[in-house]
Amino acid sequence: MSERDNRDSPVLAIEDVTVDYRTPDREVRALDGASLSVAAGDTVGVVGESGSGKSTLGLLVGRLLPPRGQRTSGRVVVDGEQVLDLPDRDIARVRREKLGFIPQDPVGSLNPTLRVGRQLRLALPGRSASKQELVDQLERVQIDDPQRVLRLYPHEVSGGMAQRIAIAMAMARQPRILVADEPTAALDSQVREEVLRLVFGLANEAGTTVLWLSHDLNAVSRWCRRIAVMYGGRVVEDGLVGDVLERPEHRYTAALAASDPARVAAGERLAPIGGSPATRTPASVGCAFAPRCAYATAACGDVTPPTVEIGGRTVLCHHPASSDGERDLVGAGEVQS
Ligand SMILES: Nc1ncnc2c1ncn2[C@@H]1O[C@H](COP(=O)(O)OP(=O)(O)OP(=O)(O)O)[C@@H](O)[C@H]1O
Repeated sequence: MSERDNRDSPVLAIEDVTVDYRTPDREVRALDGASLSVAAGDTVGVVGESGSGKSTLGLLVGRLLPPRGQRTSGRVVVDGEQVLDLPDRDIARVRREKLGFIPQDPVGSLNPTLRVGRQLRLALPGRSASKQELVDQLERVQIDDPQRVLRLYPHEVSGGMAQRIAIAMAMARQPRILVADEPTAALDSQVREEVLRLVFGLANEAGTTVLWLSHDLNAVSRWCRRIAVMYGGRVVEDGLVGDVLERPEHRYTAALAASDPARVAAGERLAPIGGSPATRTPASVGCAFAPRCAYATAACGDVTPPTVEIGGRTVLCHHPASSDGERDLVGAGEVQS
């Protein structure tokens, strides 16, 4: 499927969404005109430093923002339904029938008072699954001795096993879209690899679209077809993972790739990103990365970069890499400088 098709028939469309978190002492603009369009069955890694808005974006897909988080503009369309404007009854149905979530903290996401078998049964359609169906679900996520595990309480299972149970629950109804929020961060490298193989394997079998929110560029480059790089509450670059990481257009993408130990060749110097990640407020203007960007000009601090299309990807930057003569500009739209 071409990138053009992607935008024409998305199963998920996040369109120019703004979300503010209001606390008594401050107001944070967590999403600042974020847009992302994802085709059915695609796998998209959403990356960016802490605070860039990844979790907020993932929560928004299921309209699961905490009470202090308010969307002030934009829309989110899941499989043809505008989730931010649906009545409560319908959003519950969309979550149940179309969405699956794998949380950051699998143990914390399980109900401590219910045995694993009971929780799994509640996650399945009809809620009257047979014991054998429950066993099958645990075998699909490669849990040994599933009969025994069904009788356990969450505090009796390890972190790795809780993660597999959470995956089984999220995939039980073969959702249209799976949102996984950094589900492997707390796992050691071998278990992490097993979990990645499991999630992407199950999603592929079910035709489920994956939104993989992550700090792990290496995992994203191996398991996702596309990458969406977030900074300051916006998707600043979005395209095929190999293209974006090998030939970044946005200066932030380039900095992120150069600061990732797994992507720097042996003997090459790691280049940490100078300065601190941006925290936006409703009063913020211009490009959020400008204060840390070696290429920034006065316009960058004042004017929000327009979305330009460069070689099949979208980029929000006044001075993308291909505009400085390093490479030819392929299919670019208007690039301001
Ligand atoms: N419940 C909340 N209350 C107040 N501010 C919040 C809340 N959740 C997130 N924020 C703020 O919104 C911004 C975006 O946070 P978000 O968690 O979406 O980013 P993230 O990229 O997922 O970060 P991480 O990788 O650390 O999970 C940050 O400035 C964060 O401090």
